Amino acid sequence: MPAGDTIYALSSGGLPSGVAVIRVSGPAAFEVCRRLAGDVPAPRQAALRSIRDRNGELLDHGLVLSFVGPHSFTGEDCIELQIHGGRAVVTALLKTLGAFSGCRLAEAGEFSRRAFENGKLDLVEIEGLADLLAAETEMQRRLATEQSRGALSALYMGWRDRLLHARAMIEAEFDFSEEEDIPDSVAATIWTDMGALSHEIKRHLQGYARGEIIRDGFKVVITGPPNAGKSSLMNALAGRDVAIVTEYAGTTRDVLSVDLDLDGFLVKLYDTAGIREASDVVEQEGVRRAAQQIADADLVLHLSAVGDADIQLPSVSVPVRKIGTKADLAPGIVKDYDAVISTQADLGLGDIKTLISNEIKDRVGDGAVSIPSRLRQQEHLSACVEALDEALRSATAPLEVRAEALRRSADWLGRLTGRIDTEMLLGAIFSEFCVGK
Ligand SMILES: Nc1nc2c(c(=O)[nH]1)N(C=O)[C@@H](CNc1ccc(C(=O)N[C@@H](CCC(=O)O)C(=O)O)cc1)CN2
Ligand SMILES: Nc1nc2c(ncn2[C@@H]2O[C@H](COP(=O)(O)OP(=O)(O)OP(=O)(O)O)[C@@H](O)[C@H]2O)c(=O)[nH]1
Ligand SMILES: [Mg+2]
Repeated sequence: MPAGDTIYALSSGGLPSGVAVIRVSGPAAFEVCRRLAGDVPAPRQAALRSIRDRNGELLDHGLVLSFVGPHSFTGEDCIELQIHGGRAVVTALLKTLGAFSGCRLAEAGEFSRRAFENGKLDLVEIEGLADLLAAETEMQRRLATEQSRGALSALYMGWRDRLLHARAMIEAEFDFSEEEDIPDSVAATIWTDMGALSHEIKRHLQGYARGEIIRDGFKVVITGPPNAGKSSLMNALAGRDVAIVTEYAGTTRDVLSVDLDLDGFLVKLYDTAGIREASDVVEQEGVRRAAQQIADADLVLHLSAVGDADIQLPSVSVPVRKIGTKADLAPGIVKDYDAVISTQADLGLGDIKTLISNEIKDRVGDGAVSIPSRLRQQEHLSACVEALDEALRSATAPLEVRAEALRRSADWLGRLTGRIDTEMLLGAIFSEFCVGK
């Protein structure tokens, strides 16, 4: 699709709505505005206009905004038409826009892509923006806001500057080495700083585990013998009937999942088949799937009815909490449970939420969100630090070799923010967006 096109889209989402925002970006945006609204209102000031189709027929009354490139979201001339959000109103306007030559509907993510191509946003900011649009919990919102506002980008560009500066100094050293006028102490200072940088990046990388939990959710798997009340707990926490509950042991066979918002954190809760030696092939498969879920859980809640004899905890490397269920049937029984509940009598559900929430906070902390949250970011940062450590380790190698490793290290940060050779990444990143963003 030619970049010279003027693109337009409904940017405000589902219809009908009170107001619909249609964005137009590109070289023809102002001409289109003049034809539709009679003039181009003063930049960045909302003006009420009659919006007419190409035959002068009134389409709607709406607010019109203009942004003069490069001072716009995309960096191009932009127009916003804020009209009534009825389906027919929007359809009529989109149809009118499509009839202008050089004007076409935007592809998914194309406004953001243009913002990137015009240097308004870098790739980490754009990933943050995609996450911001997808954010459903408060912590996801905070993480994404930080990224989309350039906090991480500034950090990465600062690191890149330090690497490039160090490399320049090293290269100066080998250029002048015959004259021996670069004192050893300068080189020593540089390698000390590079050592500190390596530590800084590694510490930052440790944040990825937290970023991943915030962005992708904290995975809690409910396990326990058949009939322990697993599905009942799942339903109680979800606040609706997600799973079938019966008095028959072996009711749940497939893994079921719901998303919860606990104190602003996304929790992915999984209900599984009760683990036992089953003869039924369907149940056997359910048990196998349960084991699979447990293997990549962040936390396991192991349920058994209070008063039940031995509790066989799954032997796994993830933390397991023992939950006694059906407390209404055997009041007063205390084993070393981490929590005791009754879904029937509405007991202890708050304790379960607190237990999960505390576990998350232990791992994530409450505050700092200047952390990487995507695998792409983690991988680029790892590659960056790997090259840096190579430069640090090879103390006896020729300086050219060490300078080259610093350059490679800096390049990984450049790729991370998209300042260099990124073409192949673009499709993957922008395809996540919806049309109109
Ligand atoms: N109506 C409306 N609301 C919106 C947006 C929009 O496009 N339209 N946004 C779309 O995502 C977000 C706001 N993001 C924006 C980012 C940059 C610019 C902009 O005009 N930037 C210029 C001028 C900056 C300035 O004056 O401070 C620039 O960067 O040069 C506008 C909106 C959320 N709200
Ligand atoms: N008295 C009492 N009964 C409960 C409680 N929670 C669940 N039950 C009952 O226990 C039975 C089994 O509940 P489920 O939630 O289906 O148990 P499950 O662990 O999912 O069972 P499977 O899917 O078969 O492994 C049902 O008859 C529930 O009504 C409780 O707190 N008190
Ligand atoms: Mg069940």
